[in-house]
Amino acid sequence: MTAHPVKILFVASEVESLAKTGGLADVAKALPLALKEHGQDVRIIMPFYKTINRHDEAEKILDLSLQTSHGCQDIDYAVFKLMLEDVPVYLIQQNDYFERDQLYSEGEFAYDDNGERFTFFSRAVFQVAEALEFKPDIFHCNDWHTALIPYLLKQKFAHHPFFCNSKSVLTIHNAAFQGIFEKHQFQLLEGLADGLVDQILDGYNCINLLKAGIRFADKINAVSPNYAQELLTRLGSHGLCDYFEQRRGDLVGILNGCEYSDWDPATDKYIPTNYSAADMSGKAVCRQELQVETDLAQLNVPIFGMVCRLTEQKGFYLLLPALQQFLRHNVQVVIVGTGDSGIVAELESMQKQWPDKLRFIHAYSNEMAHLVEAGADFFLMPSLFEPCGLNQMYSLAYGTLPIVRGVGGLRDTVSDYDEDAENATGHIFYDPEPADLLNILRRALLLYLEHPEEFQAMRHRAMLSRFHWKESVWQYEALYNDALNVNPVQHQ
Ligand SMILES: Nc1ncnc2c1ncn2[C@@H]1O[C@H](COP(=O)(O)OP(=O)(O)O[C@H]2O[C@H](CO)[C@@H](O)[C@H](O)[C@H]2O)[C@@H](O)[C@H]1O
Repeated sequence: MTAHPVKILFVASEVESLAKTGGLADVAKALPLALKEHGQDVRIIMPFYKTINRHDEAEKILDLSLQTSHGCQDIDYAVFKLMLEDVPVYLIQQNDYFERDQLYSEGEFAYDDNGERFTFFSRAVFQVAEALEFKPDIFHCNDWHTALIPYLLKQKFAHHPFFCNSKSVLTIHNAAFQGIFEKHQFQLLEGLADGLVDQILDGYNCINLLKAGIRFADKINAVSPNYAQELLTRLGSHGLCDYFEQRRGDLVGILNGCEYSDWDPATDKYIPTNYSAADMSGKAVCRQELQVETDLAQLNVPIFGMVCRLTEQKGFYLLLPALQQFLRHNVQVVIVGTGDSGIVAELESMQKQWPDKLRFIHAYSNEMAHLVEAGADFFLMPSLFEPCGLNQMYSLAYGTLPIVRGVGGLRDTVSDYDEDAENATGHIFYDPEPADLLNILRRALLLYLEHPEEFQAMRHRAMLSRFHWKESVWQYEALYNDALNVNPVQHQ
């Protein structure tokens, strides 16, 4: 730990146990808690969505108004506070922007003012910090929703007495989502967009928020070392490699941790029976329960599970054709997810074709996510890209061997059977081709059927692998220190 606690304002658009659509939320809870446990003065700030859990526990602490010029009306809002264990969470309540049924989109349609909503949020973050007299050493921003903050810090607050010593870190959880919006959504930037528009413009008349963050953050990190490398390549950077290349010296990869207080089969409260590497008997009960819950026959065949957002990123265009072949084998497959309606339709139709073998649970269900991790034998993550991935870490802990594509953080966390059988914890394929995925699925099946002892040894090894947040915390602390030592005239 550093001599004095670092004051960190952790800015995120979603936080697990309050509002969640994906892995960003898991990290936005676990990392601040781990930093706090390590002695840092960390506070979280996020929007107060209508759907937020623990709504009634939030206590109102401030009424504020964001002064605007350029013909916009001032925007009144309130700040609420609740505690996430011993980390304060500030919630920004502004009904026009956040009193909606979802966080970012309804069905497949993103809210058409998302640029304005998160510009308001980003500006309010500064006002709230000052009103609370919390002078952050570090604004820790996450993904495009909060990527304007490094820009505002450099352009609007560089000489502000309260913020002139603050620095920013931008964590990239998924650079495929960049927050690209037409310029008219940025009136709340009060002309600040105009001066620097070429640096963050994206095509005609649009601003790319993630580019703003990459350009202006003092330090940047991707959520795994391998993804940080991929962001420097044309193939893996989602079109941003020139921007990342310019910041190469300030870009690092820090692997996410796994929150074992939520994801440990020995203590998991969502599963019917707990189990551990030392006593695996409960896994069979979980398996049975998964079959009951999904109405699959109680057969002694391997179960392949998958839980994710239904998006192209997760490799469905490799998986769907591969499954058409793979389901001819004696296996059961359970897929839980919500998202793209095309993928939903294909999964539903495939389920009709394979009613005894495939179950598609079209739901967002934490309970089911835990049951699949505990009840399945293998876990599927054939992602096209995967900045870190959390489910493969959960799967390892539950002895549910991950079958992954060797990209991003999947490559950093899973050891492949064919590369090194003695240290293997799962199966990796590389080429983004259905045939390659089918091949690895069959190899995994073969191992399960013909080498049960080796399968059990691998399962045991997987369960003992650990990705503790405290290791990531040390690296984040080093990154904060580096950011605090950045010369103030750099990157202006
Ligand atoms: N239908 C459903 N029901 C229940 N739970 C569901 C669910 N669909 C998804 N989840 C949960 O959401 C989380 C998904 O996390 P991931 O890291 O795998 O992916 P995501 O792409 O959202 O995150 C992005 O950010 C994270 C965090 O940095 C990176 O690890 C990742 O690579 C990057 O794409 C897991 O906790 C999972 O269980």
